[in-house]
Amino acid sequence: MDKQQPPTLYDWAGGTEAFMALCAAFYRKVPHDDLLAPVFAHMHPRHAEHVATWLAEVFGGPATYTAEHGGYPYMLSQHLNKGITEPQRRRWVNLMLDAADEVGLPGDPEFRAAFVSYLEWGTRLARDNSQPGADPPREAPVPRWGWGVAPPYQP
Ligand code: HEM
Repeated sequence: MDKQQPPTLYDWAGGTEAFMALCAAFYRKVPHDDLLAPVFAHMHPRHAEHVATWLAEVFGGPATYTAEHGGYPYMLSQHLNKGITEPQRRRWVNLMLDAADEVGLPGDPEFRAAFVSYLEWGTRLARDNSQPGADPPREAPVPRWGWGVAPPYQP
């Protein structure tokens, strides 16, 4: 491992394939979930793939969501006025973590800390932006998440 440059979270996780597996597992659970099933009842047939593409970009992979799926403005538009509740947000995080375990995303403390911090940040924004009357910025870059304060330890 390059001492100056730890791998991206995307590479550490296993690349696009890993995020596709994660989202496939998550959206397999959704129809059986009392709080989330109604929220996603009319989702786009390729929604899981699109969210995987978003996550791959956030965690340091190719900027494919920006290039091919409308980037931040489209993601934001999909949450506006959805009225996501705190219990729904929390369930979303719980299911994503269950899915991460199920598909074998890395379980080391550093990766999971960074992963969870993005999920907490992103879901709280999604919840807030989804409230009626919310007026978030319509244009912003897709965030690029890193290891934060605890990158992989390199003696
Ligand atoms: C880190 C948190 C989140 C991320 C990264 C995320 C990501 C995305 C993306 C990228 C889209 C657009 C998909 C597309 O291009 O087709 C989307 C749509 C959507 N999201 Fe989220 N989301 C998050 C949190 C949530 C939460 C907490 C909820 C509700 C509990 C939610 C509900 C939805 C719904 C209902 C749609 C529209 C689905 C459709 O009609 O196709 N999201 N999300």
